[in-house]
Amino acid sequence: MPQLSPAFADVIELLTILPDGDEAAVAAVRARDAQLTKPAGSLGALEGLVEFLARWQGRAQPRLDNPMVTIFAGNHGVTDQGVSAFPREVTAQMVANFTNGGAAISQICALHEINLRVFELALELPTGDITQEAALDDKMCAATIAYGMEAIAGKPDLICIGEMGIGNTTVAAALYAALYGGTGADWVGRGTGVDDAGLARKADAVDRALARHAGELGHPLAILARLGGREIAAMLGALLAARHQKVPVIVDGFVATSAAAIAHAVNPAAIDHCIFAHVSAESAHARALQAMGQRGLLDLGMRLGEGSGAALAAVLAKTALHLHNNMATFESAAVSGREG
Ligand SMILES: O=C(O)c1ccc[n+]([C@@H]2O[C@H](COP(=O)([O-])O)[C@@H](O)[C@H]2O)c1
Ligand SMILES: Cc1cc2nc[nH]c2cc1C
Repeated sequence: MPQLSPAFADVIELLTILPDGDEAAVAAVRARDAQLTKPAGSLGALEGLVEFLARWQGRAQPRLDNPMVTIFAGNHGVTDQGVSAFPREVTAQMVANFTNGGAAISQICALHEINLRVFELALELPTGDITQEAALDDKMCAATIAYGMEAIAGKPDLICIGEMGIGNTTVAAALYAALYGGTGADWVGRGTGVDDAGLARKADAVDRALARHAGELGHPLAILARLGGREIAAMLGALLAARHQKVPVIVDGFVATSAAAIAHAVNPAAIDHCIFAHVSAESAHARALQAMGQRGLLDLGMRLGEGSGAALAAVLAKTALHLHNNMATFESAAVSGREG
């Protein structure tokens, strides 16, 4: 196995020496939950969401005063291979749409009072075409991971990790194939809506990228640099910074999950503070989640990206916390408890 570049030493440390969740905070949440006017367990996954917030915020009374969606945007040289239904310039155009309020994510966030921050990553400088060369050199990859850590500035109490980048479902497919095995055809899907010929070009591009970089894919971070993208590296940084600053994470769809997959491949415990918002309609997403022993919270047939699935999961988390904080107890409402 080739040696991992020393450029990644700090990232490896952040992936390895990890704070644990706060089990006393979880116990406090469970004790209150047991008193609320409902049969135990009847709010299902909503109860788990409140425990998740408590565990990773380290608070017996978790808060969602400042939830945040972050969108990392990057461009990809592999679009030269005809792998997307849309042209590369759409990435920058959609970034403008996010800030101008016209995108789906803008409206989800506006409706539900969730902050939205967009991180534009050198859109005029697409990464290398992975069928021909490395996406990023190791130092640039490490620097982009570090930049992604900016996401937790402003102290969000929950961060949703999303992305925008024409061509990035091909890049994510290449990452999964390198991490978990299989061929391009096993991991590609229709992304923004490619036809059958486009789907075949995607599978072929992944296979050629794997062959081009064979022998240099011995470490998950080397895989990220060779086959990844700026937004995926930055999402990894955001995810890591969140863990170290007690910010729970909701990961969006097929592409955002690939950043978590890199972390998980280095150290499975590094994603313990993450939940996966949904199962994307991108066909291999379910398989990628399964490879990490994870499940998506929702299954809405969505395949938009831009943090949209994660934002909807955050809406559920807000609802779950509101119930936890505001429902009556059996005692306060004079409701009789369970028999026996
Ligand atoms: O994350 C997902 O589940 C997902 C599934 C399909 C498409 N996307 C979005 O679509 C873009 C990539 O699609 P493509 O076809 O250009 O590779 C990118 O901006 C992603 O946010 C995202
Ligand atoms: C219009 C459009 C919006 C998107 N949002 C995330 N990825 C996208 C891709 C396209 C093409």
